[in-house]
Order: sequence, then C-alpha cells, then structure tokens
Amino acid sequence: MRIIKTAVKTFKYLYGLRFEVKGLENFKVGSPCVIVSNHQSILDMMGLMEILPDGCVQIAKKELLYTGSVGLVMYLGGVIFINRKSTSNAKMVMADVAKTMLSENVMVWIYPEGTRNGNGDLLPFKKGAFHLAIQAQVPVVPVVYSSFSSFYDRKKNLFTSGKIRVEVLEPIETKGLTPEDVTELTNRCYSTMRETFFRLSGLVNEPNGSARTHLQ
Ligand SMILES: CCCCCCCCCCCCCC(=O)SCCNC(=O)CCNC(=O)[C@H](O)C(C)(C)COP(=O)(O)OP(=O)(O)OC[C@H]1O[C@@H](n2cnc3c(N)ncnc32)[C@H](O)[C@@H]1OP(=O)(O)O
Ligand SMILES: CCCCCCCC/C=C\CCCCCCCC(=O)OC[C@@H](O)COP(=O)(O)O
Repeated sequence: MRIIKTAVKTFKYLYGLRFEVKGLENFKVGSPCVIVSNHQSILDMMGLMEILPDGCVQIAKKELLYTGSVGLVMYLGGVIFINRKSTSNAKMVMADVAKTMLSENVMVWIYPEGTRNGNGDLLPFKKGAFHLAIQAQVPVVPVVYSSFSSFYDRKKNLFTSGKIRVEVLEPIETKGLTPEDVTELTNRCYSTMRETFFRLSGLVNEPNGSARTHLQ
C-alpha cells in the first residue's frame, strides 16, 4: 500500500490539487479503529492516499476486484471486498474483519455512504461500519473531505480552485456499546460529518440565516 500511496499521491499534481489537512493527530488512537469518510468520486483515491495511516485497509465493492490490474493491485494492497448486494454475505465478511482488526492490529477505512455521491450533500449512512466498530469495540474516526462540486468542473475534468479541505475529527468511542446502539452511533456520526462537510465546503448558515462563503 505504501507503493500505491506514493504512486496515487502524484495524481494531485496532474489535477493541480492541494490538500489542506487538519486533525491528523486524531488517527493516533493507539489501537485499531474504523475510519469513515464521505465519498464523492474516484478522485477520492487521491484524498485517501494523502492521509492514509500505515496499517489501514479499505473496504471496497466486490466488483472492483474484477477490474483487471487495478483490481489485482487493490487485492495486493490488502483491500477487503464485500458484496453490497448481499447483506448477509457482507455481514459475514465484516464480522471476520472485526476479528482480524484486533488480531492484526489494523485500521479499516469504510465509505458509509456505500457509493460515490457528488450531489453536494451526504447520502444517508449504511450501518456496516458502525456494527463493525461496535463488534470490535474500537473507536470510529470520522474524516470529511470538502465538496468537489464547488470547484471541480466535471465536464472539463478540471479542478478550478484546486484546494480540498480535509478534516480528521475526534474519535468516537464504542467501548460498552452494543448492536442496539448502532443507529444512534450512525446518526451521531452522520450529523457531525455533514456539519463539517458544509463548513469545509464553504457555505455556513449565519445566525441571521444568510449564508456566506469563506473559501477566500
Ligand atoms: C492503482 C491502484 C489504486 C488502488 C487504490 C487502493 C485503495 C482502494 C480503495 C477503494 C475504495 C472503494 C470504495 C467502495 O467501493 S464504496 C462501496 C462499498 N462499500 C460499502 O458499501 C460500505 C458501506 N456499506 C455498508 O457498510 C453496509 O452496511 C453493508 C454493505 C455492510 C450492508 O449493506 P445494506 O445495504 O444492507 O445496508 P444497511 O447498512 O442498511 O444494513 C441493512 C440492515 O443490516 C444491518 N447490518 C448491516 N451491517 C451489519 C453487520 N455488520 N452486522 C449486523 N447487522 C448489520 C443494519 O443494521 C440494517 O438493519 P436495521 O438496523 O435497518 O434493522
Ligand atoms: C484513473 C485516473 C483518474 C483518477 C485519478 C485519481 C487517482 C486514482 C488512482 C487510482 C485509480 C484506481 C482506483 C480504483 C478504486 C476506485 C474507487 C472508486 O471510486 O470505486 C467506486 C466505488 O467506490 C463505489 O462505486 P459506485 O459509486 O457505487 O459505482
């Protein structure tokens, strides 16, 4: 994964991109953890590699395994593949991941929206990441990337302003939580990340209701 990281990180120069990162110290939870982040496009791979901690594997849709050499590289990079279309199968894989996290002391990076989403907001979160964290009794570390939609021209495949803000938020403890707490944990994470997403993306609602941008 270190090799992949170096290779993929060079893409940002191709795209004229700069990452403004805050909160990296929040990865230092001293134990395995489940990292959850918003997912806008394949370009998230650059954002992922920009801050990916050592000893962290990603959860990906099974289809990606069959994408030729990229699939092979992902497999070799330790990516874990799940079948999104079969909850029972995905649950089994994730239950194994909970055990492996603890025995191999690895972090797991999951995109709880479960799909790419460039609509300038967050999709409702799937619960697998939060079941995993509670099963393994490890913290959830939310990571938020600012919206591409405000400065990425899909048609020209170009970033206009070229800056992506990334924030690693405070870890959310799951010790003592049970599967009954999954919905509350999911919602708590969702609202914190959504609020951060809007703040980083440059639109905050002033108390008097007007919105201002602070990208300048
Ligand atoms: C050049 C080479 C470059 C290489 C790059 C390298 C990096 C590559 C990186 C690649 C990045 C690629 C990135 C990508 O590919 S992103 C796409 C793939 N990733 C995901 O889909 C992850 C997010 N999805 C989930 O976590 C889903 O929850 C799963 C898939 C697990 C189930 O999906 P489903 O649609 O079913 O969702 P649901 O959450 O509504 O669950 C339904 C019900 O099941 C319950 N439930 C759920 N889970 C568990 C559980 N574990 N134990 C017990 N129960 C569980 C849950 O409580 C709910 O019940 P209720 O509470 O409503 O009653
Ligand atoms: C290929 C060059 C153009 C992009 C340059 C950015 C850096 C890309 C680096 C390596 C490219 C290969 C990475 C393969 C992983 C693809 C991750 C991804 O975004 O898959 C989609 C998946 O999450 C959700 O699928 P859907 O949104 O449900 O369907």
